[in-house]
Amino acid sequence: MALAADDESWRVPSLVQELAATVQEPPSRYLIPEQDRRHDQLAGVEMPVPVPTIDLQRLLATDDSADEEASKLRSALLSWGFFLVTNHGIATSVMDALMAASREFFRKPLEEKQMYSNLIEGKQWQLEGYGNDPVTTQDQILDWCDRLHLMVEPEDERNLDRWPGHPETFRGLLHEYTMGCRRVKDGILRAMARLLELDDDDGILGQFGDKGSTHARFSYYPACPRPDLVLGVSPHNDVCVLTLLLADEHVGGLQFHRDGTWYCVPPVHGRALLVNVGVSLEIMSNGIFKGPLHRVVTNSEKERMSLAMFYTTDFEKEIEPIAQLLDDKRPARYKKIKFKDFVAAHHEYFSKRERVIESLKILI
Ligand SMILES: O=C(O)CCC(=O)C(=O)O
Ligand SMILES: [Fe+2]
Repeated sequence: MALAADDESWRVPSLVQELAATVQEPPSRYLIPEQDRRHDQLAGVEMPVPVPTIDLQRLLATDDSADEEASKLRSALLSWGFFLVTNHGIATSVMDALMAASREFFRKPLEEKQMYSNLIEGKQWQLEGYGNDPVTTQDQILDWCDRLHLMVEPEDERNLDRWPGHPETFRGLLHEYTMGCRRVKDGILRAMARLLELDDDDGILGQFGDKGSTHARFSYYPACPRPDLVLGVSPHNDVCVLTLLLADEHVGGLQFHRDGTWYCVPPVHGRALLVNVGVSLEIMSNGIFKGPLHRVVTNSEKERMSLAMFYTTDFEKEIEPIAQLLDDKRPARYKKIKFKDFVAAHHEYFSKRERVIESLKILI
């Protein structure tokens, strides 16, 4: 049935968790495009090598072990654009408890979760809160996941009214985890600045501007009856500088794209963090580091949870290649763009299954 011209209900799909509990078959809005429905298209293949693993303590050491670890980091960045970080200093007990608390939140009755909704008056989408990703066009293919998105830094700008009050441990745990992740992110970005041979170890951190922010995104993927036709998250690059992902210990699903093939990341054990480059850093590094394309597939039997921490620059800041990396022989390969425009464009392009970074490339 055709929608009346002023009917905007398509912008507010139901929560996937509710849908999963009630339908036998996913509605057509969730099915991948016709041309992608070849047999086993979403299965992905096993990685030919284990995910590169960096020991953060060694990377930040003051002896030779740091050089060895830095060269592993370089090769991980130049090949895959993602890697695991162990020995990161964040207590496993905090990570376990935070994941358990967020699982408990997603299991609460809908009315309770809706108190933290990301819709203003049930209609207008905003970044923070509980709900779905924005739907910008009627024919956008929807993803099989619900989110809880919270800005965790700057600390004095938190919107605590969006932070679940139950379980009661949630807020404290998220705060503690945020502090731990900040140290990990700082360490990694300093090591990356050294790899780029920037004079200053803070050469990347200095790009965040006055008000860089950190966004925590909890994703909940219910079991899906058609993992062959439905994606948990459609292919995308992260728009931020760096992502630290706490992935499900038991259920895989994350895949990265490389040279035309989708590779599966196995479930991550031992609470290692999965780190990937975002496209802001791709631009800053003038394309030396690439923000890898990735997606999440669904599972017919098991639900899955993850927590991504996105490190982004000040929304008013322009993202551009770092001046020190440019000279006559190495001209800028990307146009500059204000970060807030970059984010807006990212959502537009994502809904069309395109990538904004392509539009910023300068053809040399
Ligand atoms: O759930 C995951 O493993 C990854 C989620 C993701 O890529 C994202 O939220 O940007
Ligand atoms: Fe992502």
